[in-house]
Amino acid sequence: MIELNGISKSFPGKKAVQDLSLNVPSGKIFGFLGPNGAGKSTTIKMMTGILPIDKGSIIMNGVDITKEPMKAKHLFGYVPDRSDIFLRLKGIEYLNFIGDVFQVPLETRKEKIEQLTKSFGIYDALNDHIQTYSHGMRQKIVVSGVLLHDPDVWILDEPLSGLDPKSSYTLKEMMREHASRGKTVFFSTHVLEVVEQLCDEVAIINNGQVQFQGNMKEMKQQFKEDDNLERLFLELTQNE
Ligand SMILES: Nc1ncnc2c1ncn2[C@@H]1O[C@H](COP(=O)(O)OP(=O)(O)OP(=O)(O)O)[C@@H](O)[C@H]1O
Repeated sequence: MIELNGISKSFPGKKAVQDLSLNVPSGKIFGFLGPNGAGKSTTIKMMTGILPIDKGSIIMNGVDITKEPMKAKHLFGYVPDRSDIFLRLKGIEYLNFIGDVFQVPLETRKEKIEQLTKSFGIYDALNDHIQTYSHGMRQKIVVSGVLLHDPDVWILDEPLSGLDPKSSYTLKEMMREHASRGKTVFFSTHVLEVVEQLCDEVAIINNGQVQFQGNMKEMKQQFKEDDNLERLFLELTQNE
């Protein structure tokens, strides 16, 4: 479970996130929906400790991420929107590095790496450098790294963009499975259709502020009743 309590972040000349509060329950897939530039990545970067929070607090499974950053970092796994990391490592070296950092026992590690990378179709590329991987393959190796250490909380920034349909299906199934075990799955997207397919709960963000939080049925009802949300709905569906 994640609580965002009135968080704000400004860049010179730009208020990217303004007094944003959210309650992300465990056991559900939570979609964070908003058009380009709405403030999704900035919020996620604050949740993961990449950007300091200007104001407010974030509590993850009871841990304040600013006060106890190391403890919080053991709780979550993060898939960034651009998976251009550790390009000089081979896929297998990256996964072993993650396994070492999060102390995944050697006996289970080998088996898990094989199972995960086979399900994403990148097993045969594990001995190649990440530099030679396509965007989708880079995304898959980062997702495999997150799943390898099996954190309680998953935070994924636009996780499905760049994935082929089969891998996209596999990842969605994994997200469902994780939530059904009572864990937390939080992901961002600017595609309304993805939210409709996948989410139990959704928050809509625009101009750095939450416009709506509720379940899918409530969201559809609100779109009909609220002119501002209806305009946003049109903007979001144009992205599909
Ligand atoms: N480092 C930065 N310096 C200045 N402005 C920034 C910085 N990062 C983000 N912004 C601005 O803050 C606003 C929110 O950006 P953010 O990347 O959080 O949006 P987003 O919802 O993730 O968009 P997208 O779907 O395009 O990734 C945008 O106006 C963006 O230009």
